[in-house]
Amino acid sequence: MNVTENLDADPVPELLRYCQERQVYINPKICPKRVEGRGLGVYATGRLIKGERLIHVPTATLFTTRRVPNSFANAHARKSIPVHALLAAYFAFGDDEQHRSLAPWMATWPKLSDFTASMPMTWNPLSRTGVGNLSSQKLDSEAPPSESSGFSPIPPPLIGSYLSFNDSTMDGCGSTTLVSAQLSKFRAHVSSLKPILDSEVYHQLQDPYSPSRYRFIHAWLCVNTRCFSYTTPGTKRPSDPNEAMALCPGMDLFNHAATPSVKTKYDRSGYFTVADRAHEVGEEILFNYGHHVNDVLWTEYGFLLDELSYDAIRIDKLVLAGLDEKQRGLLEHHGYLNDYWLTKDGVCWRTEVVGWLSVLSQNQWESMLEGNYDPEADETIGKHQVSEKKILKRKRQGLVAAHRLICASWIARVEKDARVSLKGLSTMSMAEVLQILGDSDSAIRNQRSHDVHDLSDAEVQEIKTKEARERHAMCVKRWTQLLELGTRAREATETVK
Ligand SMILES: C[S@@+](CC[C@H](N)C(=O)[O-])C[C@H]1O[C@@H](n2cnc3c(N)ncnc32)[C@H](O)[C@@H]1O
Repeated sequence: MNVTENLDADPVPELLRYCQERQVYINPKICPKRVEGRGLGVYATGRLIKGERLIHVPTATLFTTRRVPNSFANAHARKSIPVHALLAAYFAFGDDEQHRSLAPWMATWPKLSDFTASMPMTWNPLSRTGVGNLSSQKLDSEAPPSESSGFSPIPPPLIGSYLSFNDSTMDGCGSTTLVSAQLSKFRAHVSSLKPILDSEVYHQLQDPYSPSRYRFIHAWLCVNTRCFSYTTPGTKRPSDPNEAMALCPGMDLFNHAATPSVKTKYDRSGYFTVADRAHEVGEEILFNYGHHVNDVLWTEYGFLLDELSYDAIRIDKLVLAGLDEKQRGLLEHHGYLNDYWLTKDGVCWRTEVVGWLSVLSQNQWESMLEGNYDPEADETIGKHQVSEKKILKRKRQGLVAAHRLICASWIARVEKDARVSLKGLSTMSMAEVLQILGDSDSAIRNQRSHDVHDLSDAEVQEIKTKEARERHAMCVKRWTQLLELGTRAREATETVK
């Protein structure tokens, strides 16, 4: 992917020329612009009205696997290689001559260093484990020992059990968590490429720190963060949505917001976007990549939204930790096992159901699920049964309070973990930040071997330090959000009383 020769040049004019030559319509009142912390984005340069067409990418300009030449992957190989893997392999290892025509478009893509700074799947594996004794030496002496025994740089929903890092039940990189699922997919994609890659290149891809592996990671993440859902009109939609994918030059410059300002569609003529509301001059025009919570945005796209209104965290293992086999079996039987979420408004209904399981009898709990019993509502009791009514009321209040305490304990755990981790992160020395969040010197040289040769030792140290600091800042940002989420959830739950 030798398209980044002149890294500092503004790639936008060349991209616009590239799009124009390929009949991409771009509304003259919009233009891509680079903004710190967001890369390129698309902004209104004139007032836009609702319904105005902003961009149209003709079908012939979309980049699908049909554009990958047979000389790179024959029909037989294509059948077994996932679309994502094939596109990435072509961008990474395809013929440079063929790539030359794509260069103005590819020059607008992020650099590998943009990904390695922000995407946990590329980070030192140490960052995905809890930091134990290391931090206990650094934390304030006033902190109680149980609070200072360790912390997790990357929050648990991304990397493993929700349970705290120092719990014996922590499952490290469990298979169902976001980063480990992404790494499994990546490894499967690498394996799928054996039939089409030169054996030497394929061999190099097995080495996590080889230049070829980094070249492929770069292309793979470009595809991951820039692809659109697409099925050729008139053909059957594949059962796996990941197989219905196209890249849309020009349209891949829009950034994401939880509440987008455009609508995007495709038909036989291609992919197009219209304004879903008016935009003033200078306003950023925003897509929605899907209803993703921040942990998914971080894992898949390398950024975090500031606004927590649409955020939530998955707390399955935290919620299930205190339950025995029988209780888990009951949850499974009734369709309530897993998928527990915490938002700024408190725990979700599924999580509350688990809380009731520990408080009610099995009969009461099952009646509640059937809608025949509401543990929080008044019982209907005859006029003359006053004392019985009082007893029941007290009992009911006890149950409700016990249930609140259970739900509150899960929220408190998130708050506590966030406090401990933020404290741990804030007291790491630079040497520790480099050890846990930094890459090795050789990894840094190999990451850049396609763009820059002969980095001096000082340059390597500078890059390593900058990158480790950026990673550290992302961890701090996410843990700060989790602390706020936990605090707001607790406050919301307390006011319901
Ligand atoms: C489809 S690209 C959008 C264009 C991209 N900004 C660029 O420079 O090429 C998706 C990437 O844009 C960035 N991005 C999108 N929305 C963002 C946002 N709201 N805040 C920060 N970065 C964002 C992330 O790096 C993401 O992986």
